[in-house]
Amino acid sequence: MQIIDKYFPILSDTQKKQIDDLYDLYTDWNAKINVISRKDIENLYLHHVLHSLGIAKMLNFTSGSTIMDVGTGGGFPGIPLAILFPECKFHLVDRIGKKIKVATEVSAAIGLNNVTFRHAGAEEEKQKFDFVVSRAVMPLNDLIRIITKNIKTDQKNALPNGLICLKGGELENEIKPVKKRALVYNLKDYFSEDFFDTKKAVYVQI
Ligand SMILES: C[S@@+](CC[C@H](N)C(=O)[O-])C[C@H]1O[C@@H](n2cnc3c(N)ncnc32)[C@H](O)[C@@H]1O
Repeated sequence: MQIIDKYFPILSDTQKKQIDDLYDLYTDWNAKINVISRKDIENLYLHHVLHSLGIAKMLNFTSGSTIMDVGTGGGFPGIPLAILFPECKFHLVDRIGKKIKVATEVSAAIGLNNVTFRHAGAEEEKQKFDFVVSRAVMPLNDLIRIITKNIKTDQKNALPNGLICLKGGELENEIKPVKKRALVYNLKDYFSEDFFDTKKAVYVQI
């Protein structure tokens, strides 16, 4: 939790408690339904919560923004972002029902009221949003193909509506076939821990 405070020092008491509570909730749920590698639960805040919040360092979503998290699994990056942006609405989608169950239960336990859930493939989702976010789900071009239908045309944020993905490692081959405007941000520019050495956030204007 201290690591979150280091980079997001102005959280309310409610937000701090919500983030604090994640550890016990994910430890419990992860023992029943695997949403995070079991060995990695000790690194929940650094590898999962802070990593998810890397998206917020790229774009501070305007109040009232709507955001879909595609392939959210147990709720990453959607749940940390929903805690950070209580004035925005998040829609978390995953095609595996038991993973969406973990995200739903964790969200209810910390009292989030700005999140909805759907057990489905993102291909089936028809609603429109300002942004789509995603971590570790599918190659960039496949994601763009699936979510272009879900992006609203009216704009309210500092970046034009689009997709923001958290990615690791070598990205050149994934970005090359992308025909749209894409920007790559090194999370290391925001977070000094070694874990972020190779971590990137990719924005694609849709
Ligand atoms: C490696 S997990 C990542 C989960 C989460 N984003 C995270 O970073 O912890 C990939 C997830 O994407 C989901 N997924 C893959 N393709 C999908 C699709 N077309 N629609 C919805 N979910 C999908 C899988 O069910 C799985 O839960």
